[in-house]
Amino acid sequence: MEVTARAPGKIILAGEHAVVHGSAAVAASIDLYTTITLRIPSDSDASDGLLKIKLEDMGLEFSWPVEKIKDVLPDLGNPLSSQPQSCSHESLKSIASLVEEQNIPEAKIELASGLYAFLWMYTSIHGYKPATAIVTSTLPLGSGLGSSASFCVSVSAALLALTSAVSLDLGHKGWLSFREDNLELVNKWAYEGEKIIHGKPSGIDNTVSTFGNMIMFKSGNLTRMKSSMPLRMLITNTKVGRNTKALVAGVSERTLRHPEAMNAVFIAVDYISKELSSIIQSPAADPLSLTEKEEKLEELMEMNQGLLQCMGVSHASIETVLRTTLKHKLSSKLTGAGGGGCVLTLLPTCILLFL
Ligand SMILES: Nc1ncnc2c1ncn2[C@@H]1O[C@H](COP(=O)(O)OP(=O)(O)OP(=O)(O)O)[C@@H](O)[C@H]1O
Ligand SMILES: C[C@@](O)(CCO)CC(=O)[O-]
Ligand SMILES: [Mg+2]
Repeated sequence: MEVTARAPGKIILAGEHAVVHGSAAVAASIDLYTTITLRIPSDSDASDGLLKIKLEDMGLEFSWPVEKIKDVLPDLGNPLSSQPQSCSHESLKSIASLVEEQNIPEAKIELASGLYAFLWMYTSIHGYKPATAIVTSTLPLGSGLGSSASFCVSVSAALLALTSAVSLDLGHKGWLSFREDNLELVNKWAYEGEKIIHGKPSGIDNTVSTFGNMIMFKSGNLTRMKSSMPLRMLITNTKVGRNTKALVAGVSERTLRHPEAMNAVFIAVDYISKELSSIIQSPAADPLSLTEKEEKLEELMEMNQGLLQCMGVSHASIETVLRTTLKHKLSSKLTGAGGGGCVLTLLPTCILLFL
C-alpha cells in the first residue's frame, strides 16, 4: 500500500501568540507544501522489519527496527486510528531514547521534535508495521510559515488514508480529498503531533493547513472566511532561525510576570483580528473604497506588530525589514512565532498597478 499526501504552510495575518491565550487570530494557507509518500508493504515477508523516514531535502534517513519500537513503546499494539491520543510524558521519554540513538547531526538537532511527532503518530495509527516514509518540503523550516503543522497534517493524512477509518472523494488537480468529518480526524491527529513539537499550540496552524483557504480561529473554534478583496502579501524571510516552542513559552512566562498588562495586550489583539477579518470580508458594495480598506489593514498590521513587540517576540532582523519597507511607505508585521523567521508586507493594489 502506498499513498502520497501533501499539506500547505500558512501565514498569520493577525493574532499569533495572543491566540494561544484565547484571542482571535486570522490565518491563510499558502502555496508551499510538505509532501510525504508512505509505503507500507502488505506482505510482511517482503519487508526488512524497519520503520524508515527519509528527509529527502536534507539527505537524511532515520530507521528503527519495529521490534525495538515495540520494546520501547509496548502499549501501542492495538492502534485506534479513529481516536487521537496524546503522547504522555513517559511515552515521549521512550520516543526520545529511540531518536537519540540516531545521532542526528548537531546542526540539525531541531529535527528531533519532528521525528518524535512522526513516531508517535505512526505507531498510534499503524502499530508496529514496517514502513517507509519519504518527506519533502518547499517550506523553510522554523521560519513562521507553519512547517511543523504542514509536516504533521501531511503525516496524519497519509497515515489515515491507509486505514479504514476514512474514505476519500474525487478531489481536484489529480488529488483525492478527505470528506469534511474525516478532515476533522486528520486535524485532531495533526494537533497531537503539533503538541509534541510546539508544547502548547493553539491549533491554528494545523487547522488552516488541514482546511485551507482563510480562517478566523479562537479558543479552538474555526470560522471559515471568504475574502471579498484582493490581498497580496510579500513574505520576507529574515533567515534568522528560531524555535516556536521556546517563543510561545517566553510569552507565557511574561504573562505570569505581568498578568494584567499582558491580558490587556491579548484583548487588544482580539479586537484587531476581528476588525481585520470584517474588513477582509466586507461586501464589495461596502461604502469604503479598496484603498480605504487597505489603509485600515495596514494600520491594523502596524498595531499588531507593536503588540507583538510588547510580547517580546520581535527581533532586530524583523525591525530591519519593518524599517526598510516603511521607507517605501509599506506596512509590515512578523508572521508566525517571530524571534526571526518571516515578515509579511501588504502590497496595496495601487503599487501593483504602478509596477
Ligand atoms: N519537513 C520536515 N521534516 C521533518 N521535520 C519537520 C519538517 N518540517 C517541520 N519539521 C519540524 O518542525 C520544526 C519547526 O517547527 P517550528 O514550529 O519551530 O517552526 P515553523 O512551524 O516553521 O514556524 P511557526 O510555528 O512559527 O509557523 C522543525 O525543527 C522540525 O522538528
Ligand atoms: C505563535 C503561534 O501563535 C503561531 C505559530 O505559527 C503559536 C500557536 O498558535 O500555536
Ligand atoms: Mg510551527
